[in-house]
Amino acid sequence: MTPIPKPPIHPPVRPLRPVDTVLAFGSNLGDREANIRAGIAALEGHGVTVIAVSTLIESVAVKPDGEDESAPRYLNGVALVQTALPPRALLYTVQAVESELGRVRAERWGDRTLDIDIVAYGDLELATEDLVLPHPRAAERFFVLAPWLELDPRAVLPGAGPVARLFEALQNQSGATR
Ligand SMILES: Nc1ncnc2c1ncn2[C@@H]1O[C@H](COP(=O)(O)OP(=O)(O)OP(=O)(O)O)[C@@H](O)[C@H]1O
Ligand SMILES: Nc1nc2c(c(=O)[nH]1)N=C(CO)CN2
Repeated sequence: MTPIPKPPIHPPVRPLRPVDTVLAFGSNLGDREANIRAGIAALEGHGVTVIAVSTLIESVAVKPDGEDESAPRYLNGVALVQTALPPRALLYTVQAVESELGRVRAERWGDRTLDIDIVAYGDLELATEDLVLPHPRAAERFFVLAPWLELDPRAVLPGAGPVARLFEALQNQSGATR
């Protein structure tokens, strides 16, 4: 009697579930709002589903030495998104979109057409050479916390606590916008 062939064994395929992710956008060169909107639209075509986009707010540029009134002012906003891309693939994707939108990397915190930071990726906490999650400076930035709170008043920054509390703490420290 011929043995019945066994079905092939496939390695288990784990469906990648979309992860709730928070992205921060900033622009202080060119048509700032158009740059941010184009960046958000480009991400939609690259494995990112946009759930909500905050109001865009304007602020003075923060440079390594402090606020720089002579630099072009920034527009900043936050988007709540979902993505099944793993964290590093998401980083490459946002960097590709920044380059598409004309971003040139020169000095630290230099003026730019578009900056996209991964503020939080689910509740993942990670520190590698090229990716730190949550973004290490998110808790100190009004221009990240304020638009994030607008979209989600109950938001929590992994490892740091409720965004509302971080925002309040920041308001109690004068001049802290970095
Ligand atoms: N959560 C993160 N989101 C985006 N980039 C990150 C993150 N963690 C680490 N990086 C790294 O930071 C490097 C510098 O990024 P970038 O040039 O956008 O910095 P920046 O926007 O000038 O400063 P900042 O990081 O303070 O916003 C990137 O090449 C990337 O590898
Ligand atoms: N106002 C403002 N200042 C900045 C910003 C930014 O998005 N907004 N981003 C920086 C580096 O990412 C450095 N300084």
